[in-house]
Amino acid sequence: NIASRINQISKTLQCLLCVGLEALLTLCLITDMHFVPNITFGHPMVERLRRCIGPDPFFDMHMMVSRPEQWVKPMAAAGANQYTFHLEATTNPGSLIKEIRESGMKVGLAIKPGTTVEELAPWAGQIDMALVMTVEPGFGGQKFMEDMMPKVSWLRSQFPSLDIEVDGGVGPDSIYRCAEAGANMIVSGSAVVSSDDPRSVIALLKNVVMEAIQKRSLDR
Ligand SMILES: O=C(CO)[C@H](O)[C@H](O)COP(=O)(O)O
Repeated sequence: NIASRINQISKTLQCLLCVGLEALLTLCLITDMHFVPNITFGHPMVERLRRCIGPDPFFDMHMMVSRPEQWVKPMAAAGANQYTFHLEATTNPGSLIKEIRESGMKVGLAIKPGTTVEELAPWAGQIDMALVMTVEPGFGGQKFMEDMMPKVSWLRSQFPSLDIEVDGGVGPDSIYRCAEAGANMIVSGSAVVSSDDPRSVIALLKNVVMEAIQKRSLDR
């Protein structure tokens, strides 16, 4: 219901503001009740967040929406730094990538669990970040899908310098698998927000990822 949704959003925002300095970026989860059965907020809220948090934090928009083309310019104007759209939501990824770049934002490309990594691969040379969903998009608090890790490992082996993000059920229990597979960008909702000590959870997630990155560069 609306009251619990507002409460959840406000708790998340408070947490974002409190731990903003520890997190590497601020992720806005944008849903539309069409591409996924949930609704969060749009570019007017992003603009207010930008005004409230200031110019520095990197804002990545995870656009879990149908017709992602329609929000590129409004999101750029609202202060977004990166626009991450779903491969499943567009018929013309190439022109959308171009439009995002021309709007001055970085490009992220996300795939749902049912989409193969081979479908993403043709675009990997043109994007800044590949997002491998480790839950069905739409809701926080779901169980981490470990069987998505081969996608991450394959992407890492093919595109060593690509940013690879995982999103869904990522926390202290699953971070080791993500980092070992090659993810270097982590989305963690419930594990951070529900902790009594969000800073230490973020620090742990960051450390595990940094150590895996260092190990990979030594192994090369
Ligand atoms: O956007 C999502 C689902 O669409 C994320 O999975 C979610 O917000 C991250 O939360 P959690 O860590 O609780 O899975």
